[in-house]
Amino acid sequence: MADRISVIIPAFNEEHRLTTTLKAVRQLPHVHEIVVVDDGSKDGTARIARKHADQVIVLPENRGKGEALYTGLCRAEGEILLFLDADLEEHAKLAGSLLRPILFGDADMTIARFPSPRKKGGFGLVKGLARSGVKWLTGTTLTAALSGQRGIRREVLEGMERFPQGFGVELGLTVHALRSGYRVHEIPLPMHHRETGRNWSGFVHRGKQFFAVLGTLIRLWRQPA
Ligand SMILES: O=c1ccn([C@@H]2O[C@H](COP(=O)(O)OP(=O)(O)O)[C@@H](O)[C@H]2O)c(=O)[nH]1
Ligand SMILES: O=C(O)[C@@H](COP(=O)(O)O)O[C@H]1O[C@H](CO)[C@@H](O)[C@H](O)[C@H]1O
Repeated sequence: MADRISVIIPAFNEEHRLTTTLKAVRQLPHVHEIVVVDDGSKDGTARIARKHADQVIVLPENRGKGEALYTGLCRAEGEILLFLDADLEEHAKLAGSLLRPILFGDADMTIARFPSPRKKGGFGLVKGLARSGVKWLTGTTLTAALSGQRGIRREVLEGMERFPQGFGVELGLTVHALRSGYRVHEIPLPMHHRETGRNWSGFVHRGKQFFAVLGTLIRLWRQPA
């Protein structure tokens, strides 16, 4: 039997973008199911997800991206997982390129590398920290160490002692996969997502990411492979 593909989308207050994202995901070939995890949203995210997804899990409160993905992973049936953010809108239809290397047996984890952001955001601190962390912990150079758009063979995640939390999730998954000897490929894709600007909410968002990434790095450093 061919491997089944489960798309898992964590969503926190995403009512404005989720419909377009889910319609684009529906256009991907060979998808077995679309699983949306509503991470304690206060808006109409769950209602929209129920209209367009195959499984919708609603968390009673906001638990962070890592926990949302882990919840989806526990409920998804597929042997191949496609993690996508809810804010990709029509760009989600490009995600088939993340699946092909896995389906053809060339990679165990694929990571989408986006082009440069369209507007000025942060100063590259969070991305830089994640990249240096991956290099330091695994010796591998990656550009898009934080990107949330990933194809993953389920077996890669099965040996994890603890699923990484919050916005440290991508870093944790990447380091685990590389330390375990899995093949991780970056795929350049002309995708864009909602970009945070050089304003207060943008700095708060990136500040949260910075501390999540730093916390994950410290935990991974203390817990060598
Ligand atoms: O507490 C949270 C924060 C974010 N997200 C989801 O995680 C993805 C990435 O979050 P966001 O777009 O805010 O991060 P960015 O990509 O801008 O760094 C999106 O689908 C969010 O809805 C989530 O499920 N729980
Ligand atoms: O792609 C990235 O490196 C960062 C920041 O992207 P932008 O500077 O906002 O385009 O965004 C991600 O980081 C999060 C983790 O901190 C992930 O959860 C998101 O999926 C991802 O888009």
